[in-house]
Amino acid sequence: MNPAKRSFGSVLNRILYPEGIRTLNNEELTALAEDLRATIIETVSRTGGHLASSLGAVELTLAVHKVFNTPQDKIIWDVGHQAYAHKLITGRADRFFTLRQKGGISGFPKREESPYDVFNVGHSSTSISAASGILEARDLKKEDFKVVAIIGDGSMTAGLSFEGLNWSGDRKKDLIIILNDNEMSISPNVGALSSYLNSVMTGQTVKKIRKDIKNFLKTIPSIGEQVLEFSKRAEESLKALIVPGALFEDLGFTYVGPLDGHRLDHLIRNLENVRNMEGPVLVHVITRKGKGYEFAEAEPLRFHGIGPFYPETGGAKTAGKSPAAPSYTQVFGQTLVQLARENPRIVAITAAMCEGTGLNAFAGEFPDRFFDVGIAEQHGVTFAAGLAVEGMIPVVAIYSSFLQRAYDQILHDVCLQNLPVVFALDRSGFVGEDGPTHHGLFDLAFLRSIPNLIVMAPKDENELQSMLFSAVSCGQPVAIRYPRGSGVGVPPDDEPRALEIGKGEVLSEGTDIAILAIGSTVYPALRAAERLREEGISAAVINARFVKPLDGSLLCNLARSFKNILTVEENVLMGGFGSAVLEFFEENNLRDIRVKRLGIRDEFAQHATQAELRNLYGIDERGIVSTVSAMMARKDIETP
Ligand SMILES: Cc1ncc(C[n+]2csc(CCOP(=O)(O)OP(=O)(O)O)c2C)c(N)n1
Ligand SMILES: CC(=O)[C@@H](O)[C@H](O)COP(=O)(O)O
Ligand SMILES: [Mg+2]
Repeated sequence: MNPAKRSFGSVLNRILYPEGIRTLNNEELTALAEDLRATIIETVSRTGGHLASSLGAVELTLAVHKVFNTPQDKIIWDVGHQAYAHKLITGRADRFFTLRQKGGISGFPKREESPYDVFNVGHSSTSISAASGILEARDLKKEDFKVVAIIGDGSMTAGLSFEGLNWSGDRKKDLIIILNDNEMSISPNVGALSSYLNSVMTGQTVKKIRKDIKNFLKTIPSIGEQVLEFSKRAEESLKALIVPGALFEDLGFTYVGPLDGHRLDHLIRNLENVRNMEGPVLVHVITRKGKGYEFAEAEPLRFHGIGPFYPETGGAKTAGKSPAAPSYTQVFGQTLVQLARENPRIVAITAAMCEGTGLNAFAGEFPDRFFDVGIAEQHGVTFAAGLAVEGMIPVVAIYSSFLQRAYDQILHDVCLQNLPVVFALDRSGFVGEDGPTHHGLFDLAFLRSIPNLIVMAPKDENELQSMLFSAVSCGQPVAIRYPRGSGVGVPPDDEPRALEIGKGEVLSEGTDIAILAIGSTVYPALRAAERLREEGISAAVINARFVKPLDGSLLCNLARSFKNILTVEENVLMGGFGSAVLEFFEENNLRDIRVKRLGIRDEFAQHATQAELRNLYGIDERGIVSTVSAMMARKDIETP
């Protein structure tokens, strides 16, 4: 990190906290918005991060902090990927250059960081429920402050948001929801709510209702003059009654909008009115994703979450440099297309992460067999169960941490019925800079206890291909977990090869210790074994491949041949792969063995690069070497 003093532009330089904003006039606020955009673009071009959403929310952020008395009034961001301007004006400008880096500030609102961050976020659609709880607590404590939830149109489509609307519309308390509508999720937003919002924005709702009334009147056969006259008048008065946002009005909210989310004066005036309203209010604000940076406006999807780039051109800093190997995501996407060409029963499901999960090629080639359900992981899984009941083979591609949302659906709707649904868990293990909200460190633990479910993790790209091939043909639920980023450089075979379910492989022989690795830890274990050999320690390396079912005969052989066994996984230790091995030994009375487990101890891992985190938790080559060395020296072993 470079701690050099930074200059932010003339207005941002003197505005450290929202109190300062409350003294600014419209012209100064506009200048501040420019300073904020420049700082956000410059910083994210170096650190990477969520650019387009943050640029789109600059004026909204300023307006909210100007009108509401933060931090006494509570602002609750949804997802939090749009909150960079909020961070910059709430005392963190001097640390903003550390965004998403080890020891630096988080990419999402975080209570540990600032009293202005009211609720920790990263996953979508929590804001309305969290705000509702805060409101109830306020009233129980007889305190007096305003509560504002700011949620995007994509996040509004999730079931959790509707649960929050259902609750708060009925409670009739003065919750303010600001719907930041840019017609985009990461990709263009999907679903009926999205169409509805679009029709509100363009005034189509009113036009449609008028057309429906006219069509209805035409269906009445002999309409007398009087009735016609009456109905004309009825239509006029109905027109007056029809407000945009009637859906929200019907749910108990006062609807305000649609407002231009980039006109500061307009936003501020309206929010000042809203501040004094009673009961639940929904303020519909229209913004543009990427606003103010031409490249992000033109390509909001690429600039949603982006790595370092050249600010002058928008080009990625990695452009032209060939990546070490294709990503697991790409291999998954290509393999699925290949398999789907052969098998028309294969269908693919994403929950608003088409590009992120590598399903774009599938969507292009098989549009009828591709389903983007929006940010609706629970619906996506039960929807897959429905498809499977009718003979389809659904492949549900969801990031590991987002699948946590759909636990009951996996268990109750898929596995209890033993349906052949394949879960492709991208971003398992450490994801890096997104941090604790996004690491996929729990899946082995939360999946392995579910009956009927096969759980596997490939050591490389070729094994991912084989696993996917085996999964779509095995006729029962399967979860395959694989990491974010490039593979190790083992290209998939031309023809996929099936794996025997529940069979691991011995990759290198040894006599002193057996290292049992799974998924991303297999190659580090192999490299560690080479280094250990130089130290005179002979370590066997086993690729377990399956966390469930475990390879029982392999484990029995190992227990007979080795006194020392080390398990390594990029997952929490509690209930994970190593736990499964220990349970197996205990159940089979294989007790005369010393087993150590490497993995993530009982804490939330923070944000840093994947390499830094693997090093920190000792699951890389270095950590394995030092743990094995300590075991062989019979020292008390501390995980690095
Ligand atoms: C439960 C969950 N699923 C998926 C995501 C990934 N995700 C992050 S932002 C986003 C799009 C959100 O759209 P919207 O709320 O409209 O915000 P915008 O990006 O348009 O500013 C998605 C799908 C997530 N964070 N949480
Ligand atoms: C905010 C959010 O949840 C997503 O944008 C997420 O950060 C995407 O992660 P990847 O960059 O790994 O696709
Ligand atoms: Mg949006």
